[in-house]
Amino acid sequence: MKVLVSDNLGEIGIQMFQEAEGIEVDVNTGLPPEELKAIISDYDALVIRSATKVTEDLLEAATNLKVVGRAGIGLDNVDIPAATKRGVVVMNTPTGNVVTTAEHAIAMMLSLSRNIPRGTATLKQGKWEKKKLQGREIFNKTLGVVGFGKIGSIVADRARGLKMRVVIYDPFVTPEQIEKAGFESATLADLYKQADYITVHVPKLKDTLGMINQEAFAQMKDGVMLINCARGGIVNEADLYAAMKSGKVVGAALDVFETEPPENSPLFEMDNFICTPHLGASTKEAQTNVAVAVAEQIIDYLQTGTVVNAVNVPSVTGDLLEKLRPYLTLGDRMGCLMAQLICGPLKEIAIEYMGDFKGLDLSPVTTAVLQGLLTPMVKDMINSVNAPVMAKDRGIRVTETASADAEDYTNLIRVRVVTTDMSATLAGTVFGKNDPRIVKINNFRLEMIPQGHSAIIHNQDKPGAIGSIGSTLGENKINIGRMQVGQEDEGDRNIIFLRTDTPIPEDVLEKLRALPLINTVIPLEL
Ligand SMILES: NC(=O)c1ccc[n+]([C@@H]2O[C@H](COP(=O)([O-])OP(=O)(O)OC[C@H]3O[C@@H](n4cnc5c(N)ncnc54)[C@H](O)[C@@H]3O)[C@@H](O)[C@H]2O)c1
Ligand SMILES: O=C(O)[C@H](O)COP(=O)(O)O
Repeated sequence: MKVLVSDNLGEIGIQMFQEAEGIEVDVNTGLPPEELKAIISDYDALVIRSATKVTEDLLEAATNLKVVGRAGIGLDNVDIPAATKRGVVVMNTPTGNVVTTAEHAIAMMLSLSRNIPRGTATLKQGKWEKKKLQGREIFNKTLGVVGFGKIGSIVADRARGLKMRVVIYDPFVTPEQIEKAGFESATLADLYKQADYITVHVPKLKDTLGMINQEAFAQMKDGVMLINCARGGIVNEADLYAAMKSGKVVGAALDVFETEPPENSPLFEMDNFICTPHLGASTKEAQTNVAVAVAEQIIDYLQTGTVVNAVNVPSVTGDLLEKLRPYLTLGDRMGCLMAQLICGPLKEIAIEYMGDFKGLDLSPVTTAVLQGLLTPMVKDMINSVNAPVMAKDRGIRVTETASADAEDYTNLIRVRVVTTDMSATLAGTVFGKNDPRIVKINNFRLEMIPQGHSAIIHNQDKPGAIGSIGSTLGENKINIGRMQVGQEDEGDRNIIFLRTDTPIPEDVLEKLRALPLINTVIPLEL
């Protein structure tokens, strides 16, 4: 497996890749997009920070890519839908740099309040601007925190330690949660009205892009100071410039910009504007944390399939994977068997989890069923990441339900598929700890190990039918490992399940189909 590190990564992460069994790592940072595109097909994994742009165009060329690992949080430089479509797992390291970034926001607030950057610059120019650079205390001032996630909540906590009053706006966190954490919850309008300092800690989304704009500034207190250590574009830079010019905003600190690096920003002319070149996460500690985390996650994924912190597929940690593995195998085999039993374009797939699954998150099992079912249609284009998207793209309705009753079993997975021509149902369970079994095909009860060569035969329930099958296979040196016979609910038809030691060749299948009492023969390979 080959890993490409295309942005600066803490040395420890590179060492971890070098020491990992079966993994080779190349470090090639700062490549122009065309050069990256030319080499990307050699790699199974790509490690990035915020500089590399993982576009649809790059992903198209990345024919072997299995995983993109972001050493950090923000993924706005990755086209996640395009990665999902191509079956590429996208992971980030959501916690490694949150303290560092929160500290940067606090540092910005104090630097703004006490004119530290300007004091440094003017003193170095030989000026002693003591009077001009009088600052203000943050003690007893109100800090408005927009976004009460991982970073916003740490900023709020640190500000509390600095004896500030903290008001929070986050439409996705209940006022009760905010109050339980010891802060005041506010509407955005109230936060704007009350805050002496405003700091934003929201992701860059459709709703947050440009949210701090002319209209927002108009609602703010005169003399407010603004900090953005989240993402460029959340603050409209032209509107900020105007608000600073008018005196509404008396200080602003940006770590992130609409375009990075920013070119000839008018904000640079303002004495009360301070900035850093996207340094929020740049401490030794944070870079060690995210490098270790991304290396661990990618190595684990490439070596064992364990998925942690992926944004486009459910996390399946090693522990959970162990518990889920027999169900994942069963789901995949049920999908694969179903694909061989049906005909006509798929319309609906209903998966029912019946009985006790000990609280396991079964969504990866649903994905495994889809993967098994769709593989014959799309071959190796499909994997556990893009299977749900592929089903959706094909207009297939997928439903998942749970019920308490598992008939005679502890638990049972039932898959019902409707095509334009027919419908079929399978049920499966896990015997003991690790033995997947198909226990029902439509109404036919059986006990089938979903592996190897087998066949389903429909025949007329008359003497001689079973004997004729046995002798035809025997004459052609095909050994029957297991045979189960059942009666269909209606009519005089039998259904026979056969397991054979070797595949049944096409000419023998034809001989079986030609037998007088045989209706259909469906060979199955699992
Ligand atoms: N400057 C840096 O170097 C740096 C470093 C790390 C993270 N970041 C950025 O910081 C931001 C926050 O990161 P995090 O880890 O705390 O994210 P998070 O997902 O833990 O928290 C984001 C919070 O924003 C809230 N939110 C979403 N839409 C909102 C809206 N319209 N108004 C108010 N709140 C809203 C969410 O409910 C959530 O609680 C992200 O943009 C991330 O990319 C920047
Ligand atoms: O989202 C993040 O983690 C930060 O913006 C850090 O970005 P960086 O890794 O490019 O410093």
